[in-house]
Amino acid sequence: MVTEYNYPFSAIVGQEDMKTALLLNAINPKLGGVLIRGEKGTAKSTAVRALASLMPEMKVVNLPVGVTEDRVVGTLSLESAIQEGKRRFEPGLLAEADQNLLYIDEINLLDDHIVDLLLDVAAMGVNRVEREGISYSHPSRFVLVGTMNPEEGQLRPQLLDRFGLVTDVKGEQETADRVEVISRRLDFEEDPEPFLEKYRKEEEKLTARILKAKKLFHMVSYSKDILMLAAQIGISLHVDGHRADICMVNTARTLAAWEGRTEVIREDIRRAASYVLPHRMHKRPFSDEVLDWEELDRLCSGEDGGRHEKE
Ligand SMILES: Nc1ncnc2c1ncn2[C@@H]1O[C@H](COP(=O)(O)OP(=O)(O)OP(=O)(O)O)[C@@H](O)[C@H]1O
Repeated sequence: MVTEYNYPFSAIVGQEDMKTALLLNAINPKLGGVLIRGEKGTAKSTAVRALASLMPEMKVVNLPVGVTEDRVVGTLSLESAIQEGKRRFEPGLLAEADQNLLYIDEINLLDDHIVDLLLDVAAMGVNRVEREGISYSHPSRFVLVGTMNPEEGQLRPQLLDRFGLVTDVKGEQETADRVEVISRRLDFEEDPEPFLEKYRKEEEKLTARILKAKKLFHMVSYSKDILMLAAQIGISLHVDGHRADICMVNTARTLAAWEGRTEVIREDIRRAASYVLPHRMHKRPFSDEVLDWEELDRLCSGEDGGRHEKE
């Protein structure tokens, strides 16, 4: 049997935003997944596989483009319901994905209807299959990771809004960093075992930190001031609806747990906003969604002086 080795998470050079977005979802799968947008060959799938290796008993379930709805949700057999008075359920990928990582490469090429369905299940944590008056449901709690190259087509805004976090990746532009990417990868391919051994301690530390943050998350509190900050950001940056505000606070709580704190601070909200807002900005005609970073920084630094509260 050929052993398959996974490149270690801690050996990925740079790409800190992508790594953090993935870690936050591993700590708190209820954040609603992460959409990684960017060019080819930037360690997206490497990071996804590496994240699963960090988590005890987690595996990557791949959802291929062109998959049918039945294969995703599973099938309910009516014949046995009638003949034997029983329902028979053939599990699909959503059953396999429970407690695992559901990975969809090129999610923008997937049928909209399937994406919609996946985001529903991701938010509910339950897959419910109904057929002619009979139904079956099972838990389906997974970390949803979609990747896409925006040059090959966009996701509909309605679907984008339901993705918890977004992160944009680009290839490294410093020579030294690119050299590091090449040399680490070649070392890994040449002889994986010593390479994995070199990173073993760092990987163990990461796993322990994720597990600790998972427990700590439930103890993280937030003040009224933090809720007001999230609301002010939503108003000032013209964010559609309230989903982003809620996700911003939840992401900030997860960040606080990741940093080992039990209270959300304004900086957590600023960092959370950088993942939660870019894909939810109100789109103006003929322009791409843009996040007003200056305004975000100003609000988070408190320079606003509570202007919105007084208005
Ligand atoms: N920052 C990085 N650190 C370490 N290795 C990297 C980095 N960026 C790219 N690589 C290496 O480049 C190769 C391509 O990475 P990977 O297959 O993860 O890309 P991808 O972003 O999933 O691309 P695609 O969109 O084409 O599937 C791998 O061998 C990976 O190890």
